[in-house]
Amino acid sequence: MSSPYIPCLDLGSYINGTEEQKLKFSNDLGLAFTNSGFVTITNHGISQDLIDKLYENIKGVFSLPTAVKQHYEKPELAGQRGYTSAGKETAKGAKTADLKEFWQIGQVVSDGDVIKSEYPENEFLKEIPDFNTVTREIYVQLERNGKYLLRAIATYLNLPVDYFDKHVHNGNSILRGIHYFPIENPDALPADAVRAGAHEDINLITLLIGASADGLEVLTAQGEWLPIKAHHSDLVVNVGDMLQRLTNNKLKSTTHRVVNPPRELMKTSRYSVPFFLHPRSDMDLTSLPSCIDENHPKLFSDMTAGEYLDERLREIGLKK
Ligand SMILES: O=C(O)CCC(=O)C(=O)O
Ligand SMILES: [Fe+2]
Repeated sequence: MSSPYIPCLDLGSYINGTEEQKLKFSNDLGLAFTNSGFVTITNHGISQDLIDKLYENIKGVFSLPTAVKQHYEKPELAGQRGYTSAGKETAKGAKTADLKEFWQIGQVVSDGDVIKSEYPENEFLKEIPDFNTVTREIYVQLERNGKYLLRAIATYLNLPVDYFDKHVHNGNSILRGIHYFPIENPDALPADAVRAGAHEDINLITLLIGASADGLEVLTAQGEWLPIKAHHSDLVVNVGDMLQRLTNNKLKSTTHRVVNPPRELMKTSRYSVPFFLHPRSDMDLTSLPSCIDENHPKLFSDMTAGEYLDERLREIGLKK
């Protein structure tokens, strides 16, 4: 579903389009990122078959016995690889942890790049071998889509089209499979317990795949919560704090949340799979000079992506 606030854009018109179509896509994406910070993306080239396999596998992981899942939970990895159980992640500023468990998959470096030593190995889920290959394939395909979107955004920002390429090559991106578990006894929940508390994403951009289930809402500039309705196979893409910082708030990292279902659906699960596109840790997030002027004074201190990520993981309780 397309609205002027959260438009649906055709990525095929950028990847295979004429110069004119590419420019139109860049402009439409830039305007949406300036207004709501959100778009939906169609024609992303990821097959429905692969998306279906992804969800089958994600469901499989979370139905494993608790003891098996906990074997893959490594506190020293701060939730960045493998399993994270319920009660560990709390939205910045919130008191009660989110009602979710998740599994994270990180970058695989295979071209000899020395950055490999910065990244922990992925946890190999031996109970479901397919899970490892399917999520890796999804990781690669979402990363490819993300790179095109950043090229389009570079053009919108009057930067060289390949501005982000070197920063995101072998970047610290994360694929996160989330299970919002059934709420068996809603009356026993703390009043402020939600599936995902209001938050902004940390990274450059987020690509959410198969986000058709209800629950995701975005906070509009007018202070209203707007449900996001994406067509089953479309991606939901939003700006994260790193891109907002780089552009001195020109592109908006908009607050969003996942609400609890209505009472009659409390005992059902919700699954989702966001891909948090991160740059390499040494990317300088100092706001671009072109985004700073008399009417837009510099808002943020200068930091690298690595320093910023570390600060944020502490704020949400994943890093001690
Ligand atoms: O589950 C969703 O639809 C969104 C999840 C989300 O916003 C996040 O994990 O940052
Ligand atoms: Fe988010």
